[in-house]
Amino acid sequence: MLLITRVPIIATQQTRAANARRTAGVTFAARLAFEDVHHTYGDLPTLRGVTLAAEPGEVLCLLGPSGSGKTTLLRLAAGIEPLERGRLLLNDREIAGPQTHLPPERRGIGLMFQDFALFPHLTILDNVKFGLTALSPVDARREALAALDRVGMVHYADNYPHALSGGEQQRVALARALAPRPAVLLMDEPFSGLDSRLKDSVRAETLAILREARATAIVVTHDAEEAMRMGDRIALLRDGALEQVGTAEDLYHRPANLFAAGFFSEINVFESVVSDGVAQTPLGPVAAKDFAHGSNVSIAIRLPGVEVTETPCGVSARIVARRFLGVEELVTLAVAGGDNPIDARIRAGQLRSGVRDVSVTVNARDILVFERNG
Ligand SMILES: Nc1ncnc2c1ncn2[C@@H]1O[C@H](COP(=O)(O)OP(=O)(O)OP(=O)(O)O)[C@@H](O)[C@H]1O
Repeated sequence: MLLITRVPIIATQQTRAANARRTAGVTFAARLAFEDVHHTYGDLPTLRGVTLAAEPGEVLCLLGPSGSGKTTLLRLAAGIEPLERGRLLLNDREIAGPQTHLPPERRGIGLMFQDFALFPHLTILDNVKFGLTALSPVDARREALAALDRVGMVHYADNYPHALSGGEQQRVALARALAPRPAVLLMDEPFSGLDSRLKDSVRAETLAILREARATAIVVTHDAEEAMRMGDRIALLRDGALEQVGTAEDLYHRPANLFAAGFFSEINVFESVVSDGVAQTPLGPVAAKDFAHGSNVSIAIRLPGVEVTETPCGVSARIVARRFLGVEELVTLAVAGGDNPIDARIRAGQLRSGVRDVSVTVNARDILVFERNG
C-alpha cells in the first residue's frame, strides 16, 4: 500500500507502535440518515425531500452537477446550516429535526473542505491538534502524531502548510479530520484542488486510510469516475432531489433515466416512438419490448458501443471529424436519416487515415431505452 511505503525510515519505534495501533479502526463508525430533508435559500428550493443513509463504515459518494445540493446536504449534516424540514439521525439519535438542533461540536461529525483549510500560521502538528481541545495537551499531542503517522506525514509535524505540496496538505487535512475520531466524516470535493496525476494516488491513499480507520464517510464529487472509484454506493442528485442510489454497477448498467445514463457514460441520444416493440433510430431498429405501442422513448447509445468498420455491414456513414486521443480515437459520423452527427470511440489506428465512407453497427449491451416525458 502506498501509504506504508511513504512512512520514512527515521520514524522507527514510534511508527512501529503506531502501526500496531493502526490495526484497530480509529472511529466508531455510525449510520447517518437524512429523512425527507428539504431546504431553501431564500425562495430557492435547494433540497426537495432527500431520504438517504450512509451505513456504518461505508463510503457514500454524493454525485451531481453543480448546484444540485450536495454541499448543502453536508452543511446540514455538520450542523453549520439549520435544518428547515425533515430529520437527521446519527444511529438512532436525532441530531436535527423539528425540535432538535445539536450544535456542530456535539455531533461527532467531521468536515473536510475542498481547499483543506489549514491554518497557515500553525505548524502541521498544531493544525492537527486544533480539534482535540477536549484532551489534555499530552494526549492531544499523542493523538495528533498518531493521526499524522496514519497518513504518512509525521515527519512534517514541525513544518508549516506553505512548505507542503497540495497532496501533502490534503493528507494533513485528512489527519486533522480523523484525529478526533468522528463517527462520520464528511468530505466536500476533497481532491478538486489537486492536479489530475496527483489526484489518482491521493484518492487511492485516502480510500485506504478511510478503510483502515473504518470510518463512515460521505464524499461529495461532481465526477462520476471519481464516485465509481471511491464509493461503496453512489447517490446521484439533480436539482435537490435524489435521482438514483446504488453501486457503481447499478448506476452504470441500470441507470434509472436518461440523466443518470448521461452522467455515467458518453452517449448519443435519439428520440423515437415504439411500434410493436421496436423503436427506429438512424443506426437501425432497437428492441423496446417493455414499452407500449405508441410510447415516446429516448434511446441512449454509449459511444464505445458504436462499432465503425471499413467493411460494408450495418448502416452506411460518412466520417465528418476524427480526433486522436492516444489509446482511442473520437470519430464523428453523419448517417442517413440522422438530424445530428453521432459520435463513436474506437481503438486508435483501427481506421486508415483519410478513409471517409464506413459502416456502423451497435452493440446491444450499449443501448438503453427510457420513457420520454415532457
Ligand atoms: N449561502 C447560500 N445562499 C444562497 N444560495 C445558496 C447558498 N449556498 C448555495 N446556494 C444555492 O443552492 C444551490 C445548491 O448549492 P450547493 O452548493 O449545495 O450545490 P452543489 O451541488 O454542492 O454545487 P457545487 O458542485 O457547484 O459545489 C445552488 O443553486 C446554490 O447557488
